[in-house]
Amino acid sequence: MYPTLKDFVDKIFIVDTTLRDGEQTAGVVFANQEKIHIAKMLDEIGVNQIEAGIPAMGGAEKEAIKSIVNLGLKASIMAWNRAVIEDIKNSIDCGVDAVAISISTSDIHIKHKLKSSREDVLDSMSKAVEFAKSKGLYVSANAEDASRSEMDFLIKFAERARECGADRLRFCDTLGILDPFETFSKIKTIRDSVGIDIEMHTHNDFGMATANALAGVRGGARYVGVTVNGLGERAGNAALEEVVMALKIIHNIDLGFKTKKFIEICEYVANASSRQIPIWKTIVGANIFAHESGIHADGVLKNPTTYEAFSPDEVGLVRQIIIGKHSGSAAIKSKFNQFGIELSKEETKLILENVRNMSIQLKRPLFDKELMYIYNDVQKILNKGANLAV
Ligand SMILES: CC(=O)SCCNC(=O)CCNC(=O)[C@H](O)C(C)(C)COP(=O)(O)OP(=O)(O)OC[C@H]1O[C@@H](n2cnc3c(N)ncnc32)[C@H](O)[C@@H]1OP(=O)(O)O
Ligand SMILES: O=C(O)CCC(=O)C(=O)O
Repeated sequence: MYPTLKDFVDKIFIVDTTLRDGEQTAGVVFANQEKIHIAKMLDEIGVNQIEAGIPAMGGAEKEAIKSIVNLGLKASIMAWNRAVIEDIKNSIDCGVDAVAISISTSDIHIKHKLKSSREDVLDSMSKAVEFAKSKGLYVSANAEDASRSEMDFLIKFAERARECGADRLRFCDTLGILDPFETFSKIKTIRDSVGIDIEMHTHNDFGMATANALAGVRGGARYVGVTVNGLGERAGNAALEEVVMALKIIHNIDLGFKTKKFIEICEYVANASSRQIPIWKTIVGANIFAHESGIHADGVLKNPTTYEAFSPDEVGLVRQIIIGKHSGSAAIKSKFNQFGIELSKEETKLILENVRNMSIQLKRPLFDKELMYIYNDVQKILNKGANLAV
């Protein structure tokens, strides 16, 4: 039998970076109180590590990270740093237990952004990792733009990081340019060569952030970086709710998250970031459990598993049967049943015709009130017919 994802992993840790990469979404700013509230919610639902921000920014950012540390949450609190000792000192000031130490490993970044050399990159990373380890911190050595880095150099970087005491390597698909096959192969190569723990940090530029994160897990990564609602630079990161639910539902790997609270945290972050959840958003969009098409509604009314991958209450949502242009008679009957009205076959047929016409005219589904107007009209037509017959 083909092996399942479960065969590849013993434990998966979720690292949430809503407060760092999520807030790097162009134009997004969380108030400090919002950061604190988000951290509490992330901890409550089961996130293992919270990347709380960038202490090198100073001021309010540092204050927020200190306040999050002082909450005494179960989750590890990580701060993001460049491979710069001064940045790490700022993180130590905040009292975090873990640091992400980042430096680019691709030649494009090394040449054009850092204006440096591969040797300098290894040197800066080694010094920064050794410094952080000497202060008793958990360390993730982050390879920025790892996906565009030459594999031999990336392996060298991972080996050096491990020698300096790094606890894991963060593999960043900074521009979201990988597909799941490439991701799997790269992560497997690094794992097989170096054996260091790996965190996937994936971006959604081609809509593959979650798929790539899971492909990385299949390749041997045990840490997955995510953000609530998939916030993050440009097209965003792998979404927390997608990764956790995909593991649970598709791969039968239950991380024990309080998924019923997903809608609460997703709505909170949507409001705090002023980035509303699109109704078609995976997992938590309002339309994920809304059924209008007659065949779907009929199936769901008979048994929800016909058209739902999981039950809406698993993520705090509710099922809706929408009455509109594409409805069929089963949905109409069920709807009126909720109003306490048992429709005859003839009534159902006439109501459905009217629903279709009205919905086409209005270019939208119908409200309950409008359905009752149609019902009353249909009664009049049917009664007239009966009177004529007498
Ligand atoms: C892919 C990512 O998401 S990486 C995280 C990106 N996040 C952010 O940038 C948000 C927070 N950033 C900031 O507040 C600021 O950029 C700071 C505090 C980090 C640095 O600010 P400044 O000192 O004013 O520098 P500025 O932002 O203009 O430029 C970045 C500098 O860091 C260097 N740098 C960039 N990445 C790294 C790194 N990983 N390690 C070491 N140096 C780095 C750049 O080469 C540049 O150096 P230069 O001034 O010698 O050319
Ligand atoms: O270096 C990191 O930790 C991650 C930086 C980042 O967000 C990215 O490369 O996409």
